Amino acid sequence: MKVAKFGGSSLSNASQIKKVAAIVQGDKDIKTIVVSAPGKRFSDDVKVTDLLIALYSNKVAGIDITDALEEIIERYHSITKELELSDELVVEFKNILLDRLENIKQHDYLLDALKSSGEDFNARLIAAYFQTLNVDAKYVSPREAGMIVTDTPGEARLIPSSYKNIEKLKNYKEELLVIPGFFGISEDDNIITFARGGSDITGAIIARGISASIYENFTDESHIYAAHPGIIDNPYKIEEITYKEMRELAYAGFGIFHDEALEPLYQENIPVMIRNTNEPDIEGTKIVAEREIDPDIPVIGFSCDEGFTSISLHKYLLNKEVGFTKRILQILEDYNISYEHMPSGIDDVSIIIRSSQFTGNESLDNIISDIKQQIEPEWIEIEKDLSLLFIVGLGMARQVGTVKRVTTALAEKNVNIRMMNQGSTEYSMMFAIETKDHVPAIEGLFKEFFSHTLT
Ligand SMILES: Nc1ncnc2c1ncn2[C@@H]1O[C@H](COP(=O)(O)OP(=O)(O)O)[C@@H](O)[C@H]1O
Ligand SMILES: N[C@@H](CC(=O)OP(=O)(O)O)C(=O)O
Repeated sequence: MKVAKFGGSSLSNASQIKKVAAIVQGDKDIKTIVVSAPGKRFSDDVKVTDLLIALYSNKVAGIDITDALEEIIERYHSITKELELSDELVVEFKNILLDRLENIKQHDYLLDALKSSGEDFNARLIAAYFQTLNVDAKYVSPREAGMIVTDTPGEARLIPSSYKNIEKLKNYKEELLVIPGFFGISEDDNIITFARGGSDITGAIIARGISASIYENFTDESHIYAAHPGIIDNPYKIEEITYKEMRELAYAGFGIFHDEALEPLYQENIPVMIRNTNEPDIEGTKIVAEREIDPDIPVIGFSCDEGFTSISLHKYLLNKEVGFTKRILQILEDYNISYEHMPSGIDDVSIIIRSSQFTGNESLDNIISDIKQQIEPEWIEIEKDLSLLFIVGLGMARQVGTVKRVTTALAEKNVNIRMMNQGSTEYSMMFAIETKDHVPAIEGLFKEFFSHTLT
């Protein structure tokens, strides 16, 4: 029994939805599908999720919402028209949006309820389309599926007891279940979305809940590549990658699969296939618990994510100060800020934080002044515009010379390494670099580690 998730790029218009229907009808093992909201139809297009966010912004700013609402309804209408579905569907969608806009008073709950509508409407529409193809399809809402999540808008986490509810989906007699991705329901009955890209998370949760034999994630690429295809033309195609390697790469920019989606799958050892809706005959990349390592390919991929700030401080005899780290972390906690990494030396420590957590400059300035007051460092330095570069591969473990190859490749591209970190497992290295060096760093590394694979 498979669970298949179709991303926004696979459902952006009626002709994409027809391809999805052909894939599902051609594979009798697919009994449950999880769907995203319509994505971009062309490169400058806007995803429906972003249109819904714009609708929310207009509403809270007191700007007239007529055009923003019509644009969303028109996206669905163009799909229902081409699929020859009833106009009543879009009338219902509009009424749901108007009802939410009118009745949900708290801003963060309104934003999540609107965002969730993108996948919710698409699931209703797709179930209706399958019925016209004589497939006994049923739309199942996350509420009906029992997907209970934390009451944390935009950052839902599944309450683990939900798996007992989700398991009951196995008892449904319909040929096909169609479930909207991206959101669950909190115990207080609010609609709460996962982080952006979170339909992958729903798919993974459903796959685990019904003990699927495989989770197929359909997108617009046939493989996971060793480097972002926007930077390297025709990069090396990964055939198999482990959950651990993918976790590291997805954390830092391999947007093809959400890092939070790996956890439910690896717990139950459910393999993931990354597949392309536009090239369904290609098998794609498999994410698994273990793989064979090719000694010629010690590194499986490089990813780099922008938007980090570091706070570095120096104090003589720092290593002797009991409770030092605790005090810094307490200051961050006071501002509700989480940190990503904390590379350190004998007398200095750096704290790397996602810059998006600072609201304006205010909280950063306040944090710095608290650190100066409470920790009394000899100097403190703030660096904005940092990127984190990850070099990942199980083949690096116990291999002499990989760091030399990495640092030489970066030096040849004139990339200054600001900080570095390697875990004891040796399958992942992290370097903090300046954001301007993101592209040259990936180019240099790709040349060093993969040029022998290009024929
Ligand atoms: N290493 C990588 N290999 C393949 N695709 C990648 C990689 N890193 C980022 N991507 C991007 O991920 C995109 C697919 O993810 P996403 O836009 O979320 O798709 P969907 O809308 O189908 O969920 C691809 O179009 C590609 O640009
Ligand atoms: N539609 C949501 C969730 C999602 O997973 O979308 P996609 O499958 O297009 O990445 C978003 O844009 O964040």
